Amino acid sequence: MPLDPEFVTALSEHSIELDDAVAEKIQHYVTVMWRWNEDINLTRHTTWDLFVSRDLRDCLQLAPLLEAGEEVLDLGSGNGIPGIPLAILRPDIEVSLAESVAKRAKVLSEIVGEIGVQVTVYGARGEDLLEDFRFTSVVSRAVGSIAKFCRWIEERWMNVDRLLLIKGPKWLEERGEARHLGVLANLQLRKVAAYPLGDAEESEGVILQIWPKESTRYQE
Ligand SMILES: C[S@@+](CC[C@H](N)C(=O)[O-])C[C@H]1O[C@@H](n2cnc3c(N)ncnc32)[C@H](O)[C@@H]1O
Repeated sequence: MPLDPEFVTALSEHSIELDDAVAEKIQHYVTVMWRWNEDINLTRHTTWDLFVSRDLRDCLQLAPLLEAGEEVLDLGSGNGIPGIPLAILRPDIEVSLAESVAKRAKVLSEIVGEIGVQVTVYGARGEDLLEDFRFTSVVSRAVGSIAKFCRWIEERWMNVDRLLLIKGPKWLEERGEARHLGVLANLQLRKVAAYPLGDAEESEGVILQIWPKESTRYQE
C-alpha cells in the first residue's frame, strides 16, 4: 500500500524517520483502526498530524526502552496505543494487550488479525491478568494515575519486573499524590524519557519507570 502523502508530510513535519516497511504497517494499523472508530469510540486523533504528534511520538520514545525478548503487557490498550505500534517497531519483543471493555477488546483482536501483527489480546482487566501471567514490562498510557497503578500492582510484583508509564506534564502532581498516599514507599521511580510535546505550552511528555526497591535489576 503506498504511503498516504498526509502521513508522509506529518512524519517530516515532526522530524520522524521510519523505514518504509514500518511506515506501511503503521499506516495499515491506523487506517483499519480509524475505520472501526466510525462504529465504536476508539480515538479522537483522527488526522495524520494528531496521530504522529501524539500517538506515534509516545510509541517511538517507549520502543527503545525495551530489551530484546521482553514480554510486554499494554494495560488499558483501548485503540492499541502503545501496544500495536510497539509490536510493529519492535518485532523482537512479545506484546500482549489488556482491554477491560469487551467490545473494544474484540475490535483490537479484529485489528491485529487484519493487519497481521503477532499480538495477543486479552479482554480483561490488566491487574487481574497479572494474577496468572508474568510480564517483564507493563506499559500504559492514559489509563490511571501513578497511585492507581501502584495499587493495582501492589500484590502482583512477583509477576512484573517494571512498569513503564507514558505521562504528560501532570506526572509531578501524580507523583506527589502517590507519595502522600504512601504507595511508593517500597518502589523506585525514575524518569527514563523526557521529550517536548510540541504544544503551545511547550509541555513535556515523560516515561516513568517504576519497580520494587528490593530488585537490583534496573540499578545504574
Ligand atoms: C483513555 S483509554 C486509553 C487508550 C490508549 N492506551 C491510549 O493511550 O490512547 C483507556 C482504556 O483503558 C481501558 N481500561 C481502563 N482500566 C483498565 C484496566 N484496569 N485493565 C484493562 N483496561 C482498562 C479502558 O476501557 C479504555 O479503553
